[in-house]
Amino acid sequence: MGFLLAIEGADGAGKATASALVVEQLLAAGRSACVISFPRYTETVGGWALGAMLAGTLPRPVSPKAAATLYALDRMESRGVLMAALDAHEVVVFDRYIASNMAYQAAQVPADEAGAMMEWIAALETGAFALPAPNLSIYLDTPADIARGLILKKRKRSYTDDTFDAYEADTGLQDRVRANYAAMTQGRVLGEWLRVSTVKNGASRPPADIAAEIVAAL
Ligand SMILES: Nc1ncnc2c1ncn2[C@@H]1O[C@H](COP(=O)(O)OP(=O)(O)OP(=O)(O)O)[C@@H](O)[C@H]1O
Ligand SMILES: Cc1cn([C@H]2C[C@H](O)[C@@H](COP(=O)(O)O)O2)c(=O)[nH]c1=O
Repeated sequence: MGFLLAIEGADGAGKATASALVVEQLLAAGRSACVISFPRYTETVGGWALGAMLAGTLPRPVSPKAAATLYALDRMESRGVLMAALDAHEVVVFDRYIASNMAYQAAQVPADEAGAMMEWIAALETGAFALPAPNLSIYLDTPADIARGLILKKRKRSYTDDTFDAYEADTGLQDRVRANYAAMTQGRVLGEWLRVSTVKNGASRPPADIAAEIVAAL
């Protein structure tokens, strides 16, 4: 079974870019690796519903638990693809995984309910849906102003033409998500974590340097 590496962080942190470069550097070193990105907007029923929710063409689910269930459904529908990738490769890089659900949905309940929300999601995904826990999670720590600039650079998405989707537009949510990731990293939630800062002297680090730091940690 391959090594499950989850790349996590707030919107615009640089996860897709880092994930692709980690795989590129592993392949160049003769190791087998691939990326799976969640949500899988065009591959699963859950992913399609989430794209519509983030684009604002479906109402936001009535509760964070309902949203969490859709994100978990997307991964449960993808379980076969995910397990086949782990069987076929030495390293499988997940561009977002279970911790995204915990960070974002716990950011949408009162602070004293956040811990219980995280535990509920972890039990749903790793328990009821039998999804494997990551071997290592990376928290890409990108300051809010820089991440916002990077979101503006993103290519057109499959699910929306808007510059910011519903979660990206909510700056308070993004701040609470960052705080949740910092706490999960500190508390080793779902296993081991490494915090990787994506900025140096106030500017974005070169993407290849960020990826090299992650590869060195494997
Ligand atoms: N270190 C970096 N330096 C400069 N540009 C970057 C860096 N990392 C990412 N970018 C650019 O920023 C944009 C957003 O990056 P990316 O798609 O990797 O973010 P993301 O965290 O996956 O976003 P989201 O989760 O919101 O979809 C892209 O245009 C990418 O090329
Ligand atoms: C996988 C996953 C994602 N989210 C949130 C995080 C983002 O704001 C959106 C979409 O992700 P993308 O990387 O911008 O495509 O959904 C979440 O709340 N729970 C999850 O499991």
